[in-house]
Parts: sequence; structure tokens; C-alpha cells
Amino acid sequence: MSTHISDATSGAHEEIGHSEAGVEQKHLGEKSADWVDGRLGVYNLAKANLRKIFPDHWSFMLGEICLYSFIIIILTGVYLTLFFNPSMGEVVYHGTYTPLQGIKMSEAYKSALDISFDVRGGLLIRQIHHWAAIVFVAAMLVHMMRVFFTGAFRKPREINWLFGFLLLFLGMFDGFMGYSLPDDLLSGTGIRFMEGAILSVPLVGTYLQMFLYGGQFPGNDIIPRFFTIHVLLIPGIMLGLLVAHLILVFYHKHTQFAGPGRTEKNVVGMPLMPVYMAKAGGFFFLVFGVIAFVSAIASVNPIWEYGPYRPDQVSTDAQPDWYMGFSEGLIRIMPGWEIRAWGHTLELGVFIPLVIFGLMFVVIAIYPFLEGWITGDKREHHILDRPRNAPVRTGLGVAWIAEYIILLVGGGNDLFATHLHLSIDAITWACRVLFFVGPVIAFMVTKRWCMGLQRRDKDKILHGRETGTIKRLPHGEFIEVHAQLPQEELFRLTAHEQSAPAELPAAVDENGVKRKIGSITKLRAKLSAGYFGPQSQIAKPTAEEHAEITSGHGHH
Ligand code: HEM
Ligand code: HEM
Repeated sequence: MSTHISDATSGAHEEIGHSEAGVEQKHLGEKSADWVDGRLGVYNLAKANLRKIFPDHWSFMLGEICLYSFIIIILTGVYLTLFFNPSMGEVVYHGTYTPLQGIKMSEAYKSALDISFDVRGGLLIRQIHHWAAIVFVAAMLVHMMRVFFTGAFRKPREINWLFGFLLLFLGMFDGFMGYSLPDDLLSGTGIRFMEGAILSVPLVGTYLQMFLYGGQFPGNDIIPRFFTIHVLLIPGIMLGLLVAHLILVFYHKHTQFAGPGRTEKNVVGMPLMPVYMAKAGGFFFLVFGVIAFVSAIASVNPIWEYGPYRPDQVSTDAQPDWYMGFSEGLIRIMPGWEIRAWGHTLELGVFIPLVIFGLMFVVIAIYPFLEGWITGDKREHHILDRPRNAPVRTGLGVAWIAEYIILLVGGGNDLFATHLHLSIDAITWACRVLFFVGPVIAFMVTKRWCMGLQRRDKDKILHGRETGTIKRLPHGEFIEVHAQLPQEELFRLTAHEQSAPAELPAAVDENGVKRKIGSITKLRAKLSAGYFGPQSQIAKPTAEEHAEITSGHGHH
């Protein structure tokens, strides 16, 4: 306790402060902790959170990979800003890389070359930044799939799904802006692609383009503008969203898979401190190590090979980073339709893909709300679904992935053509057809597969697991011995709920008057029947069925 307070408040000092003697006996660590607690109240915070229980499952580490790769991106990004010069001013190159000696280029490109060849550790840091971005988006997509396929987005986590969705969306865009920064031929091709998409927007396209690029393409402003957006605006928003995302994970508590002792009202697992702190700390270094190792041995974006951007040149094998490839696919497989009227051109060949691009994101964002509406389920869910027990959702997820992959192939149609010696037109046409048919097939196959797995579960519950042991009965018949499942397994396989589809209100009301049923209500009932009807769930065996089969006669 500071002495001057005690002097000023003489009598009160005993009651508010600790005694001087008490302070002396404390360790330095304890004293500092007291000091911090006095100002920030950390004891209560720590007591409430450090022993918080988290359930364990390998798939819950995917969110962590997102977090760690994001941290790596920020660390390496800050180093890059020390040397990167986001200017489109022209200079002549006289650096270490001889093939480009004497070539005119932008200061941005020159500084990116300098980072690669002259700055100590520069190339490795650039590579780590780029590889971490690739891993980051991949981890986000897989984490999202985990959340999607297990139904972890259901009430109360819909808002956290939205936060996550925004992180994915912003992360992809920030990656796009990042690889636009070095101003090499590939960057410029990407920026040109984006200009085309903006220009295709009816009515406001040209204004938007002028506003963003500060004049005709490419102008002098786009790189400095992208730079501010890339290093400050988007990462700043993402950091805020990320903190909110993690606070909500804490607040809602983590979901868990069904198992004995696990209910909708508890969480079974290990405490954050020390178990998860140690695991997470170690895992961070593992992720960092793997990304650094890959960056050290696998070249990504060798900008010196492409040369500086010149609007009159187009990079022949321009390929965006994998996560943006689907937008390229949308454009490449779309026929070049356009409508000319009253002196204006409506570029449908670009505008329609742009709209579909937006829709693919919107579908992700609203899915939890859509499913909530269809199923009419207003309860909280903390126990995860096994994907097979939600065949429609699982089918939709796989259909989305199939569409994404088809578009990715469409986006690399030139590479597939040259590497597989196929005609580029054949690939484009195959992608056009598959764009419509592929997701439907994926949906149907997945749904049937899920139903098959549900049937298999039912079979296992009633008849046990096949042991592979063949027994010959006295009268000569051969049978395979089935082993009863352990109780935990029986619990796990039967823990899921099976809801009934929402029913339409009776056709006549209580007064015998014909009720008007709106088409939306009808649609909802149909969709609900799709989710919960007999084509989507195999009825779980009842306890009686189980008892009857497993009791008495030598079941097999
Ligand atoms: C910067 C990107 C992201 C980071 C760092 C991040 C981090 C995390 C972490 C650490 C968890 C808890 C552990 C786990 O379940 O994996 C989590 C849970 C969750 N995340 Fe993310 N996430 C990100 C992006 C996303 C995306 C793209 C979505 C979905 C669109 C999403 C939706 C969720 C949901 C709904 C939960 C709660 C899951 C549960 O309790 O089972 N997150 N996130
Ligand atoms: C989600 C966040 C981010 C993603 C996905 C991302 C991604 C990228 C990518 C793919 C590149 C191209 C690298 C290359 O040349 O091969 C890049 C460049 C760059 N990034 Fe980031 N970045 C992110 C955040 C940041 C942050 C927070 C900073 C700075 C504080 C930063 C600074 C830079 C700089 C200076 C460059 C240009 C240097 C160069 O290309 O060599 N980035 N970024």
C-alpha cells in the first residue's frame, strides 16, 4: 500500500489497505498479481475462466489452426510493411536480380523484389506470409465444414456462425488484395479481372470503377489503396470479429459429441488451465513450424518470374490463389452473353457470374437461419449431430463442396487441358453441365449414403457387431457370431433425436370454416418433411425391440 495514501487518510488506512507487514511476506509474483488485480480485477476473471471445461475432439483443433495462422500472418505482415513500398511510381530496376536489370517497373514491384533478394530473411517471411494465408483460408473452410456437418451452428450459435462467415469472407478478400500488392504481372491480371467484374454491374459499374481506381485502369492509386485496406482496414475488422467470435465460444460453451454423462446442460472435458493452455501453446508452434517448413522448401508466387505488370500484357497462366479459383471458374464457364441496347452494353457473361459469386456466399451466411425456419426448432443445441443423422443437411453441404470443386476445375481449364492433354472446350462444356447436375448428384449420393449408415447403425444396435467368427451349429448350419455393443456405444448410436416433420394446420378450423394455407406455409411443411420424413431418417430401434431381439433365443 503506498505510504502517501495512508498519510493522507491516516485513520482509514488500516481498513482499505493490506498491512505493510503482510506485503513484505509476499513473493514478488504474488505482489505483482495483487497489483494487477487491484487495477484490472484479474482474480475474478481468472477464477471464472481459467478452469473452464472444454470437450476434447480432434476436429475442435481446426478453429485453433485458423487462429494460429492468422497470428502468423500478422507477425510476418508487419515485417513486410517495414520494407514494402506501396507506390505505383515508376523506377528503373538496378537490384541484385540480373534478368530484370534496367527494366522499368513500379516502386511496389521493386520493393517486393528487394524483399525477395536483398532484405535479410525477406524471401522466407514473404513465403511464410503467403503460405500462412493459404493455410488460413483452407483451415477456415474446413473449420466451417466441421461446424456445418455437425450442426454446431444451431441455436444459440447462429450469430457466431455469422461472425465466422464474415471472417472467411474478409480473409478471402484480404488474400486477394495481398497478392495484388507486389504489382507483378499476375497481380495486375487479378486487378484487371476485378475491374471487369465491377464494370459489368449495371448502372453504377463505371462509377464504382472510377471511385475505386481513381480514374482509368490501372491509374496510380489502386496499389496504395489496396495497401491500406490490406494491412489496416480488413485485418482491423477481422481482429475485432475474431475476439467477438472467441468470446462467444466461451460464453456459449463449446459443443460436444453425444456420450454417456454428456447432456445438453453440461460440458464434459478438461480444464483450460493447465491442459488446454499447454496443448494450445504447443499446437501454435507446431502450426508455425509446419508453415515455416513448407515456406522454406516450396516456392509460392515467384514474382520475379512474371515480371512487372504492364496493362498491354496478360499473364498466360495467371491463376489466383486456390480459394479465389472458383470465381475465375464462374467467369470461364459462362458463355460470353451480352445485351446491347440504347447505347449501353449489359455484360451478362460477367455480371451473371458476379451475382452467382455473391449468392454462393449468401447461402453460407443464412443457412443456420434457413434451417431454423424450416425445422421450426427453437431449442438450444449443445450436443452435436453425427452427419449421417442429418442426411439432408449433409447432402446440401456436399453439394456445395461439389459445386466449388467443379468451379475450381473450370477456373483452371487451361491447366487441365495442357496437363491432361484434353480439349479446353470439352472441359469447359463438362463444367457447364456439371455446374447444374454435379451438386444434384452429390446431394443424392450423400443422402443415400447417410441413410445406409443409419441402417447400419440400427443393425449394429439390434444384432451387434460382426465378429468374423463363424460357428457351425449341430445341424450343420454356419452362422457368424455377432458381439453385443458395449453400453457406451449403444448410447452414442441412439442419443440423437428424431423429430417429426412440421404438419400443415388442419384444412378446416374449429368452426368448420375452410382455412387458407399460404404457399410459404406449404413450402415450409414440404421442406420440413424433406428434413425429417421417412426418406431422411431410419427410425431408431426402441428399447423394447432391442430387449426382444437380444433376450432369449441365441441371437446372431
Ligand atoms: C479467423 C477465423 C476463425 C477463427 C480463428 C475461429 C476460431 C474458432 C475456435 C478456436 C473455436 C473453438 C474451437 C473449435 O470448435 O474449433 C471456434 C468455434 C466456432 N466457430 Fe470459428 N473460427 C474462425 C472462423 C469461423 C468460420 C469461417 C465459421 C463458420 C462460418 C466459424 C464458426 C464457428 C462456430 C459456430 C463455432 C462454435 C462451435 C462449437 O461450439 O461447436 N468460425 N472458432
Ligand atoms: C487475413 C489477413 C491477411 C492475408 C490473407 C494476407 C495475404 C497476403 C498475400 C497472399 C500477399 C501476397 C504475398 C506475396 O507477395 O506472395 C500479401 C502481401 C502483403 N501483406 Fe498480407 N495478408 C494479410 C494480412 C496482412 C497484415 C495484417 C499485414 C501487415 C500488418 C500485411 C502486409 C502485407 C504486405 C506489406 C504485403 C506485400 C509484400 C509482398 O507481397 O511481398 N498483410 N498478403
